[in-house]
Amino acid sequence: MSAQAIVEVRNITRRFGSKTVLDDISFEVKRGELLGLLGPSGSGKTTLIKLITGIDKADGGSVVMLGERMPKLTMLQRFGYMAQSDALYNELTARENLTFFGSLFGLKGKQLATRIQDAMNIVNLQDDLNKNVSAYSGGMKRRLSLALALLHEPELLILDEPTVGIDPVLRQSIWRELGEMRERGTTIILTTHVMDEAEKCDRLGLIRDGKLTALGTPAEIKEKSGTSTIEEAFIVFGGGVRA
Ligand SMILES: Nc1ncnc2c1ncn2[C@@H]1O[C@H](COP(=O)(O)OP(=O)(O)OP(=O)(O)O)[C@@H](O)[C@H]1O
Repeated sequence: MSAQAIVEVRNITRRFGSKTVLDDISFEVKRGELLGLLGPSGSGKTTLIKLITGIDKADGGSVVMLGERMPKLTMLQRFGYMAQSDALYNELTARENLTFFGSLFGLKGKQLATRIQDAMNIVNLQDDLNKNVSAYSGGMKRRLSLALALLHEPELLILDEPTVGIDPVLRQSIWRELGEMRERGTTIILTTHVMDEAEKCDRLGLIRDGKLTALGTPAEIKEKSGTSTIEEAFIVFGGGVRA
């Protein structure tokens, strides 16, 4: 692994039955980098994210995160993960959810209280801390899930479609915050379907039918495809319309 690599994905293959969902995927993510994974629905992005986090195990190849071969339970404290479906306790308040997950990350007392405030400010839910999650809208639940992923200020953030169902104004402020975290050295891997978000990534990985069809900066990808927008490049590299 090169000195700066935070995540190293090597020849990853994943099959479900006779279907090969990820086919020999390799790439590295460097410290402080924001890597976007882009691909049509069903192309394998979530499967890849799950393999990186160690939630799922590959049939071939390896993932090394922060120098450790995944999956490894103790790594859970080292990264923040926001899944595509929200893993929240609906019958608890947002504060209770944050307190529970915070304690799993080893946060307590004043530090935990400060982190809860900070994370909820970022997602603009500071006035809804004491509401039951069952009373949250879909977008609010996405935002709370993001707050949970940020809570312990991890050095690596892995976000599966973090801005789905979030309105444009808040989406912009979340992206501003992601940018600031990256400036502070946080490494971010995320999936997106939104082209203007793809443009904001340092590098993009384009996935089609389980294969990494292109990897590079947005400018490099546009140049290689001979197009002027990521949307057009996405189609050149075998993108499709979202189902
Ligand atoms: N546990 C599973 N068992 C069987 N097939 C699966 C399983 N998980 C994923 N798949 C299949 O793997 C393929 C890739 O799914 P995945 O969720 O990774 O796609 P995606 O790119 O994240 O899609 P989307 O953008 O719609 O979230 C799909 O064909 C899906 O049906």
